[in-house]
Amino acid sequence: MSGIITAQPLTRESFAPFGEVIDMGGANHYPINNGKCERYHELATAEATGPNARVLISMARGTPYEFPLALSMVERHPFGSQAFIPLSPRPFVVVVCPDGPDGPGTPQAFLTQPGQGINYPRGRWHGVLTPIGQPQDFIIVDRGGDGSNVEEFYFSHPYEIHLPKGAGL
Ligand SMILES: NC(=O)N[C@@H](O)C(=O)O
Ligand code: NI
Repeated sequence: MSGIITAQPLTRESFAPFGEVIDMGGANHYPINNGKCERYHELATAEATGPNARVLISMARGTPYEFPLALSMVERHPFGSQAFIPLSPRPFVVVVCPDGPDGPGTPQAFLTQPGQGINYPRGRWHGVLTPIGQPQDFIIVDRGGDGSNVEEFYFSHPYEIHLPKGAGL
């Protein structure tokens, strides 16, 4: 199976079957530090399982991709979640797959709003980090520990990921 997939706007609701959106909009927030700071609480949950598991905070400098993008591989992390939080207010493309009978199902692509991040729960099939048009830096929150924490799946025929019309990126 392959085909053309157009990225849809990322919203908490549309992404809910696949993971969490890290975004102040619509979040539970409350003042801290005597009102000098507003905390946007529990936007996502980091999971780290398996031997010597721990939650890691890393950074990544992502190289941009040209679109339409040929999606030939998705990956997942059986021992932990993985969050990508952009450090610049530019959209990026998020690709996820539901679980299928023999591996990932049909991919779904999302275009983030500027500044939105995402958190893939443990075992969620996802594409590589996909900035658009220029390099983009991210914070990564994911799992460290013993054992191999990545599984890759190669599609027999690549999907073609398109940006929505008028994405203007
Ligand atoms: N794109 C993506 O998920 N990459 C990470 O799994 C990683 O740190 O390799
Ligand atoms: Ni990953």
